[in-house]
Amino acid sequence: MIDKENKAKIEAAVRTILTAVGENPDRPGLVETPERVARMYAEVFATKTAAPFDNYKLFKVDHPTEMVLLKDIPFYSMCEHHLLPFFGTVQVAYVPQHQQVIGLSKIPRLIDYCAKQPNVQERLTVNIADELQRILDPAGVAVSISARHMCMEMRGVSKPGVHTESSYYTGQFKADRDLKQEFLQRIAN
Ligand SMILES: Nc1nc2c(ncn2[C@@H]2O[C@H](COP(=O)(O)OP(=O)(O)OP(=O)(O)O)[C@@H](O)[C@H]2O)c(=O)[nH]1
Ligand SMILES: [Zn+2]
Repeated sequence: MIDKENKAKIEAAVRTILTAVGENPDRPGLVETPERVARMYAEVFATKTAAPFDNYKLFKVDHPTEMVLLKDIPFYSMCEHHLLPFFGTVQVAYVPQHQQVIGLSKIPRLIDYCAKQPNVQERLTVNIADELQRILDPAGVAVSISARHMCMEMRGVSKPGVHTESSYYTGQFKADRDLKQEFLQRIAN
């Protein structure tokens, strides 16, 4: 939650930007914009002011499977260099140990938690893996992200449609080439 005082600061900053780019912040179409942008930032940067998300349901299972894989989880984040969106999909796999698995919905929740702050894609990739490793202590985690960066598409180098791919592996995924290969094969299909 961004408190009232900080919302007012965002509103004042947005008014300043609008004026600086030659707009009239008091014209009807813009008069509510600073307040809207403050609410929008409170949403997309929620993690910076929220308590750490820790409602991760862990379950004991008698015979855990090998790899658990969640494919094509959508995410949206903001690049920390331009404050423009980058977005795409995340592939997350882990190999259970201690006969322990995590509530499935908690993985997209964990991704959202990691995404809702100014980011670079590589750090987001590592953060998701490290958080899952910390919470669940699995035998290994694999995270792969494919994303489009608006700062490369709508401005600057102006290259629409480029997909940036990043990945990070821990534990068995790092040590066992066959396991990593299986992950790569399964996310390719
Ligand atoms: N590695 C990485 N770079 C990113 C990410 N998001 C944006 N960038 C890059 O951050 C760099 C910032 O470069 P600067 O030269 O400081 O900024 P700039 O003048 O706006 O650069 P251009 O985008 O090339 O116009 C650019 O190359 C962006 O493409 C990301 O998630 N990961
Ligand atoms: Zn950027």
